[in-house]
This record gives sequence, C-alpha cells and structure tokens, in this order.
Amino acid sequence: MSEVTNNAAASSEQTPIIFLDDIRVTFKTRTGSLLHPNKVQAVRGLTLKLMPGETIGIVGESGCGKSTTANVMCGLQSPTSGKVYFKGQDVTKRTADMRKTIGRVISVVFQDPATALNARMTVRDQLADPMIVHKVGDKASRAKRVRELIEMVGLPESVLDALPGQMSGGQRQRVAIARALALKPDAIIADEPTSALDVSVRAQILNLLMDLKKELGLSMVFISHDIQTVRYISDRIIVMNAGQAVEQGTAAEVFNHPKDDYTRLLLGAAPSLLHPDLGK
Ligand SMILES: Nc1ncnc2c1ncn2[C@@H]1O[C@H](COP(=O)(O)OP(=O)(O)OP(=O)(O)O)[C@@H](O)[C@H]1O
Repeated sequence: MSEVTNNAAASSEQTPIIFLDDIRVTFKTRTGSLLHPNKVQAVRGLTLKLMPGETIGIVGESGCGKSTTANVMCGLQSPTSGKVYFKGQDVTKRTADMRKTIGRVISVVFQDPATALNARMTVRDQLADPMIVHKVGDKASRAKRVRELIEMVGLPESVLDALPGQMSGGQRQRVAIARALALKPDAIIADEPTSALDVSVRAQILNLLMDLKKELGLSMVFISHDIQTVRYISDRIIVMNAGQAVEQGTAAEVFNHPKDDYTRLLLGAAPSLLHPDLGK
C-alpha cells in the first residue's frame, strides 16, 4: 500500500483489518430535523474494529446508518469526522492509489445481485473483470481462477456462459459472491445480502458465506435489519440506532443479556426473516 501514511493507531498484538475511530457522517439535505436543519446525521460517533477472521454483524432498523457505515468501510463514503484505519494505516483521506488498493482487499456483496451484476456480461466475463481492472495475471491464469471461483460458490461450469437474466436470484447472488472473491480479499462487507432473495434460498447463501469465511480465513461485516440472521452468522454483534452503536458484544451476550432497551425491542420485534430450518 504505497501511499498509505504510517500511523500507530492500531498496533497491539493483532491489528484490526478495519478500525473506524469515532466516525461521523453528515449529509446535507433540503429538510433535516428541527435540531439539525438541512442536514442528516447518518452516523454519529461510531467506533468499531473488525479483527482478522471474525464476522461482525451490524443490525438496526431502516435508516439507522448501516449502509453508510459499510460505505465508509469500503471507501465509497468519506467520514465527515473521525478516522478510518486499514490494517493499522490511516486511510481517512484516501488518494486514488489507496482506493484502488482497498478495492482489492475489501469486497462488497450488495443486497440485489440483479443490479450488482452487469446484465449484458456473461458470468465468465463478470468474474474475470476485477482481475482485468486490477491487472492480475494473464489470460490463462484468469480463466483458471474463474473456474475455481465458480466451483467455490457451488455452481457448475456450465453457468459461465450464461447472462445474469438467465439465472435465479440465488444463483446470481452466488455469482456476485464469486466476483467479490476474485481478488482474494481480506474482508467482505455483505450489505443485506439475503434480503432480496426467496426465503428458501436465504439459508443456502448464509451457509455459503459462512463456509467461505472459514475456508478462506476471511473477515466479514454482515449487515442486516434481521437480528436472527445476524445472530446466526456473527461472532460479534453491533446494534445501531439513529447513527450510534447502542450495544456491542458477542452474539451470546447480546441475546442473553441485552443491556440496551433498543436491543430488547429488536429482540422482541417481528418474527425472523430467516428460513425456519436455520437457528434450530
Ligand atoms: N446520500 C445521502 N444523502 C442524504 N441522506 C442520506 C444519504 N444516504 C443516506 N442518507 C440518510 O442517512 C440515514 C442513514 O441511512 P443508511 O442508508 O445508512 O441507513 P440504513 O440503516 O442502511 O437503512 P436501509 O436499511 O434502509 O438502507 C437515513 O436517514 C438516510 O435517509
């Protein structure tokens, strides 16, 4: 990471893959609130560390700032204040070079694979594309990696010549996950990756993410408004409300001994969107 400046912020025994230090993100709007006219405070002083190999779940209702937090982590959004560290390096003020480097090591899986994938590109080309953009390997090694990737996500090689429109929602999300893995990232940020899918395939995609995480030693940030889904997949859970982390702890701590009223509210809220076969 050539242009990343040195910083000693996170140099204990284990350095976090991502460290958000007191992040605030404010958007200018036409409306805002009585207290803050013409602005929305999407994230208000959030601190979190993603450690190597762990899965953090971020849960909260619509509008609590989950996606904005995810965007800060992967460099799509600059914080209004606070610092962002990647493997101990301060990357808050990102140069184009830093953004490219981070794009290689942190991948994002979005909610809707139909929009995340290019409708006019075959699966083969979509999987090779990140390697071409980042100038990784030659034609033969990229073709080999494409075959490896499709196998990793449990799809047959025959889908490589298909277009996204010829596949099911679950298959498309598998392709989006394969694409996210193309550059062998350190971390995956999955922003509501199962919400747009049929209930019957949600469990399969969650299990695929868990298997890949284990197999590849990935770190993962899993974002969802469904606390049961987050519980199923996460080592640690962060509950967000109105831009703030109101509770952080292991899945067992948060579920068995919730400290915050809002967490208790979420736990008692609507039935899980998780497939009934999970979490038994
Ligand atoms: N580009 C933007 N301009 C103005 N306001 C924004 C922008 N992006 C997000 N917001 C606002 O910031 C707040 C947090 O939004 P964010 O999308 O991060 O929440 P979320 O928890 O991910 O919600 P959802 O699950 O509905 O996507 C919301 O009030 C939203 O309207």
